[in-house]
Amino acid sequence: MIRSQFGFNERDDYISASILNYIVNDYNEEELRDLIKGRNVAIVGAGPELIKIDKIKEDVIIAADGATNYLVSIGLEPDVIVTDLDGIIVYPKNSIFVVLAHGDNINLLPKVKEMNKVIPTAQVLPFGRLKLYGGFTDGDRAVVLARYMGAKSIKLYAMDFESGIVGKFSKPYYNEDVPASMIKRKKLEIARMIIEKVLNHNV
Ligand SMILES: Nc1ncnc2c1ncn2[C@@H]1O[C@H](COP(=O)(O)OP(=O)(O)OP(=O)(O)O)[C@@H](O)[C@H]1O
Ligand SMILES: Nc1nc2c(c(=O)[nH]1)N=C(CO)CN2
Ligand SMILES: [Mg+2]
Repeated sequence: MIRSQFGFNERDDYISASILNYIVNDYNEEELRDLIKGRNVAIVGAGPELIKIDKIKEDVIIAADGATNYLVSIGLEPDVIVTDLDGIIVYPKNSIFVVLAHGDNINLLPKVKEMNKVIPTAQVLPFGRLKLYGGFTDGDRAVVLARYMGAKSIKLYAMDFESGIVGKFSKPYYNEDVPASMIKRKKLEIARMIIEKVLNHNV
């Protein structure tokens, strides 16, 4: 349903998934679970408030894609990075990357070669090494993941579903915050609904 709403091509999602499955090295998902289970988790999005963050007190930091670039620039290395590869331009050595292959990021898949620890995910029925935890955008997939892996608490940073403004760290080619396009607004609305369900309804 989400796929047809946005006109994403299922065949391309499969092609992307197959390539990612083929190019990643093995990484044990249990290490990710050990990191998150029973811990207080911060999830950092790419909203305009991102640049106000100077410290994070939770035990574990999960960054959504482009938010990573800012966090690393102030010396906060995310423990986990959830990405569809269009935001990140830095690849911290110790971070666990939860990478989504989809039909519109096939050209970006070689970025995984820069990453040490990769958990490959897809938005088709998983096969091979691929996982599917649920969710849609990088930010809400991070929330779903944290819940699935048994986080004790989840605190959101720089997640802004009201202003219609996308933070400048969302994409490497932005120099400033930008108004959300129609598509981005739709994506953020879906993200908001998923996060609300996970956090408020205990799913
Ligand atoms: N105001 C906001 N602007 C940008 N991202 C936000 C905002 N509020 C929350 N987020 C979360 O931060 C995440 C990281 O941003 P990023 O722009 O890299 O997203 P994305 O999911 O890859 O979307 P896109 O399809 O635009 O690339 C988003 O997935 C979203 O869930
Ligand atoms: N094919 C395709 N799939 C996606 C896309 C996208 O732009 N194209 N964006 C997503 C979340 O931002 C999630 N899935
Ligand atoms: Mg992204």
